[in-house]
Amino acid sequence: MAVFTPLDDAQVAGFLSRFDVGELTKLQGVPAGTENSTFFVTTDRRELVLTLFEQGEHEELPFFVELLDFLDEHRIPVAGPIHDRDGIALHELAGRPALLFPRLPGAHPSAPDVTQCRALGQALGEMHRVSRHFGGHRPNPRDIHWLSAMHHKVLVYLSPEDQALMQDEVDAYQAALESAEPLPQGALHGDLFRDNTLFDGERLGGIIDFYNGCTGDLLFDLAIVINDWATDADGRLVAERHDALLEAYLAERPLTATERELWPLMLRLTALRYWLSRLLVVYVDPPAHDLTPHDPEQFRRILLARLEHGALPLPDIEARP
Ligand SMILES: Nc1ncnc2c1ncn2[C@@H]1O[C@H](COP(=O)(O)OP(=O)(O)OP(=O)(O)O)[C@@H](O)[C@H]1O
Ligand SMILES: N[C@@H](CCO)C(=O)O
Repeated sequence: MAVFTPLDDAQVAGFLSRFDVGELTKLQGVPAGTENSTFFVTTDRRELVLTLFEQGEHEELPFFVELLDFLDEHRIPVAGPIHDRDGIALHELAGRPALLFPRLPGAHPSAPDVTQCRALGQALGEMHRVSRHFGGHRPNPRDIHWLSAMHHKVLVYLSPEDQALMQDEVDAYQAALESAEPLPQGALHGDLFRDNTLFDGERLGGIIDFYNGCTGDLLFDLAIVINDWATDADGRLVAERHDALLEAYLAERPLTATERELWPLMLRLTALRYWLSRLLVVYVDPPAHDLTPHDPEQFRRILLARLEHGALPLPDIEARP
């Protein structure tokens, strides 16, 4: 379930009256999602989504609004927050911070085809191209510093082989990143899994759930995407999806020589990032609500597959003029 704070029609109708969006005709709680309360809201004019923020650092919400406004203004396919008649997007409802969004069309692609991968690659490439000029600042909370600080907390729950694997990997990332040229920076989605996109057939309806959004290495975001969108059940890369996504991405934003060099390492680092975050949820910091945690093993398998088989060759693509 993902309605942790129930709302009635009168509360929502009152909330909507500040916005120029029409009158409430239907309110429906959304069962998906794990972190926030989400509602589909229908008015006599349009379809909307209302999100109540249940957890996380609420002081970071203005950053997410600023980032989404910036991406929306640059025509990146995201659900940009709706501002009220006074220009304010972030409000409070039922004692929780609240944002209103347009409802995007489509469904999450569980098995994306190459056309969908191409569409996502192009959107992410465009997003990274423009997001290099985003003025906001929120250091990536899941970068190598977080890995180094947090991996100790789960070692006790792992086999001796897995302890060595995790420790050796963190050491390898640290050594490689310390000696490398700085990587291109910009705003990242930070968690761009398939279930954070909506596809209307082959058309990308949009990207949602920017609450891991931050600023940092663009390559980190791209590696998260490839590990989720182009990996089979054994953790191995699927060449067709990998190539389609990367060809479209690289046409928008070519990688630097340092990014190309660090690409295999970044695929491993982001696999370990999810292995660790999922282990932390299972063993160290279980969610307040009764939810089934994501399986850490899936990302251990991806990490092992990247170590065994390396990365696939990056497509040799010229950027768009
Ligand atoms: N703008 C939108 N348009 C259409 N559907 C949306 C929109 N925003 C959210 N949803 C739907 O609501 C669900 C929950 O939203 P969201 O992913 O933001 O929740 P969450 O609690 O942060 O979950 P999680 O972090 O587990 O993905 C999504 O899976 C999607 O189905
Ligand atoms: N995408 C995350 C969960 C939401 O942060 C995971 O698969 O572990």
